[in-house]
Amino acid sequence: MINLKNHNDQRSAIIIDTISKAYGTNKAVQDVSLSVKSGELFGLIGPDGAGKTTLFKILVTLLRPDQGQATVVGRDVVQDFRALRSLIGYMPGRFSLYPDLSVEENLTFFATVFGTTIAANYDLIRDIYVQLEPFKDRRAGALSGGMKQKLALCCALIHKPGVLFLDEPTTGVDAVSRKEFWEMLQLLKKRGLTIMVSTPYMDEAGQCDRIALMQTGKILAIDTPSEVERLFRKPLLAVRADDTYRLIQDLRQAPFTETCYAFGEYLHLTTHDQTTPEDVTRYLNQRGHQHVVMKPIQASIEDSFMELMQHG
Ligand SMILES: Nc1ncnc2c1ncn2[C@@H]1O[C@H](COP(=O)(O)OP(=O)(O)OP(=O)(O)O)[C@@H](O)[C@H]1O
Repeated sequence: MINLKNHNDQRSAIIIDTISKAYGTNKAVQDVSLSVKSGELFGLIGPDGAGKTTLFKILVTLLRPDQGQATVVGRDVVQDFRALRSLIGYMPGRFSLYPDLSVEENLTFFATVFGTTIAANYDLIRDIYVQLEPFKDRRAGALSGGMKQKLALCCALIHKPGVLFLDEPTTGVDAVSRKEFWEMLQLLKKRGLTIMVSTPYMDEAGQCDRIALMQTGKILAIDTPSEVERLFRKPLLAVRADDTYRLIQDLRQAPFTETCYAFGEYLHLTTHDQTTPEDVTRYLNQRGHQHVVMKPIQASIEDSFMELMQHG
């Protein structure tokens, strides 16, 4: 548990201490504690309904926690909510722009709300805004998904916040725009911003300095992406054959199988200690599987996540 009084670390931009929030009987966030260092790119990784949005709303002062405390840049999210709002940037998961206003009008609007101008803070958004400038007169509602996301990021940055909260910024965005978005985040990190970003995509977790894996309101692990991968300690096999459906059924019924999950075109398999790859091959040959490919692999963050979800 993080005790705020003993955790007065200047280098922590975000400190969350045993925060809980329920909607009726639904415990959306349960006893979450973590801290994010100044200048860190921190990822909150978890499936739909894990509680990511609820935690973000608490941190950006839109929702009061039932229990616990949290500070962002040293300000309490409940007591100091007014002061805090101008120190942070927030890009909500759902569309946060005014669809009938143009690109430029949206940006001007957000700048005005914070008592500033586009010109005053242009240097921070320049790299992103140059890509939008050719469309500055277009209605925001008529932009592509990737462009909307860039505009929303500019709007969240226009008042030069020290900490940026991005709730699932890449959900529903094409692969190229997702890649470009993460490049933009790396640039912003280089400029010293602290960034907390949530995503359901495990492949994006590797871009973060540290990640927290979250499920049903609880944090399962907090560490660097490579340390989270190392939490998975068992040998792992990737297996493929012509008939994937029958392969998964047969492997899940096999006496040697511990876990078997589909990961793209391969199944990821862990077995009981005494089992060799030859035992698996023999078993699959006996069941008539064709073109079996099997190879030992390194566990990914997703493998660790599945393992933690099962065994805690
Ligand atoms: N306003 C609300 N009223 C009731 N239940 C809610 C409300 N908002 C969220 N929940 C529930 O709280 C849990 C956590 O939801 P939350 O939106 O925080 O998760 P999430 O990880 O952001 O997932 P998603 O990507 O689906 O938003 C879910 O079970 C959700 O159904």
